[in-house]
Amino acid sequence: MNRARLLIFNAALGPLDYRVPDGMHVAPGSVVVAPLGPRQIVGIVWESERLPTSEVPDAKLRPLLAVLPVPPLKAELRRLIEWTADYYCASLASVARMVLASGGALRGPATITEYRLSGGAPERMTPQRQAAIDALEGEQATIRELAGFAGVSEGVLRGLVNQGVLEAVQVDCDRPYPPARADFAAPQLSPAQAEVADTFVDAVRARRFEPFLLDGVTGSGKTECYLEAVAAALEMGRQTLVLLPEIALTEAFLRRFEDRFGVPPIVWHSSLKSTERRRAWRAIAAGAADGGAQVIVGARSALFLPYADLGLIVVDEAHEISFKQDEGVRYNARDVAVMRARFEAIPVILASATPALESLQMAESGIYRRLVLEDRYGGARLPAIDTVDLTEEAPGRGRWLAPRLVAGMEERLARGEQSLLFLNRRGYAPLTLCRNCGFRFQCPNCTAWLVEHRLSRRLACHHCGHETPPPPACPECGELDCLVACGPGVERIADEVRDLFPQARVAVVTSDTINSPEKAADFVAQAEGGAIDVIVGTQLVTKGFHFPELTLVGVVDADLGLEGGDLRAAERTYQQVAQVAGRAGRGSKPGEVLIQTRHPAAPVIEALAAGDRDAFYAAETEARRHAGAPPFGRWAAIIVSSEDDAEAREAANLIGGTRPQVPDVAILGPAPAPLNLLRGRYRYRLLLNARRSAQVQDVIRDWLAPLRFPQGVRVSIDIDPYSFV
Ligand SMILES: Nc1ncnc2c1ncn2[C@@H]1O[C@H](COP(=O)(O)OP(=O)(O)OP(=O)(O)O)[C@@H](O)[C@H]1O
Ligand SMILES: [Zn+2]
Repeated sequence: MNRARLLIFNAALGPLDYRVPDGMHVAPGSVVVAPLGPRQIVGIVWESERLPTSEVPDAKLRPLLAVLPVPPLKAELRRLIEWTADYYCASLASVARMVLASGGALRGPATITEYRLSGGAPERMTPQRQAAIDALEGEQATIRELAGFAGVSEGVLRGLVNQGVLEAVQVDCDRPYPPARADFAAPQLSPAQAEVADTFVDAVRARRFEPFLLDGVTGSGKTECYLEAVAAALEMGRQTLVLLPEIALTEAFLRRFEDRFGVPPIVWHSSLKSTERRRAWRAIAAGAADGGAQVIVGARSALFLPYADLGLIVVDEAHEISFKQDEGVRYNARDVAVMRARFEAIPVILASATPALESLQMAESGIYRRLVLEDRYGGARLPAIDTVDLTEEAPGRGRWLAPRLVAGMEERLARGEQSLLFLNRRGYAPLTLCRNCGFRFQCPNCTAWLVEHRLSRRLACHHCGHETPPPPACPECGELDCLVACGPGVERIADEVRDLFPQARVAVVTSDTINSPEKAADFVAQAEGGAIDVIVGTQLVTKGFHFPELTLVGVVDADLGLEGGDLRAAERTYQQVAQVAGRAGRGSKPGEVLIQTRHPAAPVIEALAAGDRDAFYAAETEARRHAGAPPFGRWAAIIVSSEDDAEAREAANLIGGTRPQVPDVAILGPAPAPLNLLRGRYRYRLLLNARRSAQVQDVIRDWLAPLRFPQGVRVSIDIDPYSFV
């Protein structure tokens, strides 16, 4: 009899066996529907020898119901799913779920009804109808999307449909994408760029696994180089995946891509509409030919999609920590990208001006091939960097910008150039307290202060989203008008700039203000068009942007990132400041960077000021080696949480009390997490520090497997953690 073993999306059940009815054809990777009790479930056919479970006799097997109309997941992808689940101690089901990321796509070809203006006029015109008609010129979408677009209710549009003003159009959900052309507008590369690009192109053509570290200073034209590799993949009819750390960066990339290849790439991120999602998913599974997906640019979740024929992966700004996912499957997309390239036997390019120490070490040990671009493109020079010692050159009372920085901005304003102030803190002030009784506003769900957002008039928690309007009186002592804002956020810095230079046009750039692709595009257009004099932003503005008139960068508080004692604090500070400094002087005019600090002698600040990257990395490497930290040793965290503090603590103690004695693995904790309360859950942590050779995952699995916890307790495992809160 024909049997099939399924990976199903219920971690509690494990794999299940079914009978394949006569006439049905399944292969490993087929996505199928099967009965489970009275319900129907989706599963993926898997090689049974790779998915052990207790054998069920033939006679007891129920038949599969259907094979879904999508190509079977390829063996390379199945191996990636297994590897990811194994390495990150996650269930196969939770990883496989990231592959089947569009329910609609699994149902096969479909059409939807969209609407557009027919050219007719309504019997009775109302202001709303007129507004809708004006707004919808040239648009075609579903009623709901059109309503959002025109800013009217769906009812208004239904009225227009009944009047024949809007006409229905049946649209193929999987309509083909216009093809990108490898030779649309090829750039003239500098000799150094050409050498790098040729190396990439050879690797793409050779169809072999090869990891590259593209290490080039800011503005060296790394993007131009890897786009040549993309062109090579296009010519071969193979697909490319470009991973970017943030949607905000995607907008600028899309335009550059379109300039180079004639059409935009296909975008994948979590806020796609379900129709866009299913169309992209099916095109990705169909391959690069005939209107399928040629180039996909996306956030980390794009990594697990079922590419039919991947020829190249690029991870841009590869040092960014947002490639690390900290919920669900806690994976690092940078590292999984390298594994995927390995399974697919294709090259992978990690591009960065400030590579992670781990990546540099991989290059050092010969595992990655490092390619270097030492100079900026087109003769632009790297900016001059200087520190401002805040203990000597103090800003005025209640101010945050030192006189030298203010003078620099004044010069730029006079010359019509742009300045950028960087402070990695959203909102107006990180803490609000009562002048009368000392009460501090804290989040009820998290161990965190509420951050004042003056633009949107609210106090907000940046961890759980809790928010409340600022009250007129102190909730503790009842005193009126007694609340004081402590410390600066970007909004407060922007106020200071407006106060100093009332004529300056100031833009605040954070995830609060740039929260959609449209807003990101607007910002880029304004900054490029010279409609902004001063940009005040968080880490969102540190990388990727290219504004030729930007000649001054001020780092408002370089010490901020060094607080908290995170393992990678120094590295992260170095990367952030070097990246934001890299925004200055990218055009023909030289750039200047002023770093405000209270610790100008701290090694990382000195290295930044001296522009001595090698010295910084060398010192940091030694410190890591000494501490047995990555890349020389390994970390893993176990995080225990529950809504009940005592229950969480007991569970953590149970784990702590059964700790194994393993050579080469030190186990620290349990201890209350620095963020002891997060989204209403109490948290405790254990930390493992192991030698590279130790099998930490096996140690953790064997340790936790026999333990049983109450229902409300969650135990998460974080391999190679980036967050220690
Ligand atoms: N060969 C080239 N021909 C024309 N323009 C180029 C070339 N190389 C780079 N440029 C331009 O120089 C600028 C900087 O290049 P790019 O943004 O690729 O640098 P990058 O190394 O990715 O920078 P960063 O790491 O700072 O984001 C861009 O405007 C780019 O279009
Ligand atoms: Zn909160």
